[in-house]
Amino acid sequence: MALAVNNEVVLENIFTINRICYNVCLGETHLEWFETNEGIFENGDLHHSKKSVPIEQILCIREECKGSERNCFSGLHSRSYLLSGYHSLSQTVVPCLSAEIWYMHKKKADRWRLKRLVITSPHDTIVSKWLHFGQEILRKHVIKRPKRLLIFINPISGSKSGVRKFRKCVEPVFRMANIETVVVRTKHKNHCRDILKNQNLSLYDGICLVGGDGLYSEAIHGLLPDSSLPISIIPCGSTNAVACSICGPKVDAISAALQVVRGCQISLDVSNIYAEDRLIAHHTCMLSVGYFGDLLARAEPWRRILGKRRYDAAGFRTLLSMRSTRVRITYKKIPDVVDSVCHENCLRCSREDDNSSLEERRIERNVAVFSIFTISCRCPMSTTGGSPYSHLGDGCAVILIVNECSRFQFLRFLIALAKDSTNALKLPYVESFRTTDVKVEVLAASMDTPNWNCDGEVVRERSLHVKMERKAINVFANGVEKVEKSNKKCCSLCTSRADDDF
Ligand SMILES: Nc1ncnc2c1ncn2[C@@H]1O[C@H](COP(=O)(O)OP(=O)(O)OP(=O)(O)O)[C@@H](O)[C@H]1O
Repeated sequence: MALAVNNEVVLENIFTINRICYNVCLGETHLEWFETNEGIFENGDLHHSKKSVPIEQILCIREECKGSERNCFSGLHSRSYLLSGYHSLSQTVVPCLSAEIWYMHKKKADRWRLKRLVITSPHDTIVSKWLHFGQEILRKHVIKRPKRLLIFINPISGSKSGVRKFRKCVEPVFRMANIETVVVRTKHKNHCRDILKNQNLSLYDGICLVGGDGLYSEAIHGLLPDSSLPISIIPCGSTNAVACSICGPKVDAISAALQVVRGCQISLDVSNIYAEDRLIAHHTCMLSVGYFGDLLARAEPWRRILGKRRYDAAGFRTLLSMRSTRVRITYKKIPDVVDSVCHENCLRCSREDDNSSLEERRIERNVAVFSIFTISCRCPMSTTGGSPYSHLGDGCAVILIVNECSRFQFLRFLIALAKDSTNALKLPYVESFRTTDVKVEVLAASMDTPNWNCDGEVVRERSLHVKMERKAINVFANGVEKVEKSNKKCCSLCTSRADDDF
């Protein structure tokens, strides 16, 4: 049997799966199985079409939960006998044992699901051997999988479905993968941050957040400046920009939980915000003044009444009363073309660029939006994200400026942003560049102090200094998978392509 490369065989036996006879092989790296009475001869060898699962994608191997008596085939004693074809054998009911193997498989981009493989043998010794050695191999080879997680559930996130989603989709996955959990249901704002600041976290291998971007921001403020504990985000919030930016815009609770089980980690940049040389916050997604700042300030009081819809209502209202903001920006521009997208195994994020001797520049102008993006901020509403060319761990922020424009032009920008933000960046009144360090001073606005949208929290400051901190936080994720674009055209207003994915 030709196995996956380096897949040294540990166990190999004949089992029935759905009443069909299979050769099942557990190796050092993969579990493989193929139908014994199928295969084609090629160059004198018999080749089978095999199914294969990497070991790190197996959650558990355990005794089948149902009763131990089931339909089996009598007389299955030797491998050679089985290979000669079992179809002619009469079926009788004999006591036997089954083991179930739970593994994850990719349904489509960003979406992972659980599958169950039930392997049955009339010999309880074979099944017991598989249960024993299978669990041993999992223990030995799934070293990246966390053993103990501290879980925070925000019961008011998004449509308040955090607790239900956790019980239904996340808890069973962690239980199956033998991950111990300590669950905290947050009782008030900053509850998660305070626990992370004050608890001994050496007992845990990771933090799991069941909520949205606000809960993630709280966790960052609790963990930084010096924690390497990886975070997982189970998307249950209204926007879920962090979860969608690190796992893909279609990620759901079960897929995010399965990413934890896989144990892959990447590092994310965080930017530190200073007001008058005092560190006031870390930001992980978007810091924005102008339209998005005003929108947030208007939406927050409507949270209780409108829930997720508050952003639509506040967005429309803010568009009607739109105003421009005069800003002075001092920044260190990185001399590169802003056109590369961050995907799995990103080269830009693994490169060590020296940005220490960059020339300082200054601009002053009226803007409709001034935003600093640390990550792409993908979400189900904007699958390419507000900043499609932001990288997760390159140490740079992307600045997006929408210069003063008419309401119609701004609406066109918003539509393009939702459909495919790469087209929004091509509009003549939109500018974008990368930086590692930027100072922004709001010179005049109709309100006394401007509203900054800092990861969904309103910050009221006239001038801010933002410095990037490279790869400050580890997360359980693999990066966004690359998906081929379709060629379907959308409407002429947004001049975008009608893709779902980026
Ligand atoms: N028990 C609680 N009661 C009130 N507020 C809470 C509680 N737990 C957390 N919070 C706060 O709720 C805010 C919103 O949480 P979260 O980000 O999880 O949901 P969301 O705003 O619906 O999602 P998103 O940020 O993705 O739009 C956060 O600022 C967090 O600090």
